[in-house]
Amino acid sequence: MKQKIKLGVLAIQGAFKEHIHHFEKIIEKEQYQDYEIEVVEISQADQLISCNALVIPGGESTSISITAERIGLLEPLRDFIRKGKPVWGTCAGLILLASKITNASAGQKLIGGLDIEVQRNAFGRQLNSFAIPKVDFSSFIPGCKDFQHAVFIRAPVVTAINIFNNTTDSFIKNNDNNDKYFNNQSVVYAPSYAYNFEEKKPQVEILSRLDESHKNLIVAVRQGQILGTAFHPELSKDSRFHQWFLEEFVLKL
Ligand SMILES: NC(=O)CC[C@H](N)C(=O)O
Repeated sequence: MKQKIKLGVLAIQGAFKEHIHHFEKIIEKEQYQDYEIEVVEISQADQLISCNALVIPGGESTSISITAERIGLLEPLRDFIRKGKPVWGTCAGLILLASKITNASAGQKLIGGLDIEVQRNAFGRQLNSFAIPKVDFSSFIPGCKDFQHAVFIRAPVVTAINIFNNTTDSFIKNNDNNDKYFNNQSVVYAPSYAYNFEEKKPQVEILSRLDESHKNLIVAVRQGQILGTAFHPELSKDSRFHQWFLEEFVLKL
């Protein structure tokens, strides 16, 4: 009997089709023939309950959260996190998974789950979007030395990690106060039950930073079953990030 896996992609707004496209390509591979993997769009709470894992795409975190709340999906998303199921957020998805954000919009809500602080739109406006042609992710994705491309569109960055670990408030040292990256202080928090539910919660691991010309800013983190990337692997042709998420998070259940 094949093992059934249902992988949901939150389909309220943003680049959900692009994520689905990557996963659909990957699951055709010979090596996954022992599994019956279904990739599904999630836009209602009842569709989420049966999922084994979830991806939250890039897009607009304010619209996604306001719509999710209006259609009764925000609490089910928090429940999904509480159950410890694998979740990956890209760009807007990373913002939604943060415990605290700065440069927030009015009415914006968070799902929470990652004990991190995130600065929205950390590089400025749409015009300041950029792509890095080859990125070395081989420290966590075996053999992936030349991921093409890492796309940053009005991207966030991670400005602090393990922020709710009450003993060490371990801020990452990358901000002098006049810095253009860190100037707007409108702050939103995820509700506390999103991160207090489990005593032995793993620490946040930093997976990837930008180079010195971008102040070594943190752009990928993992905390147990939750993965967050400030860039959009869904907008690149390279499927290795998706394949890694599938293998390392979803199929290891
Ligand atoms: N490309 C993106 O996902 C951008 C995220 C966007 N700046 C937000 O706050 O939601």
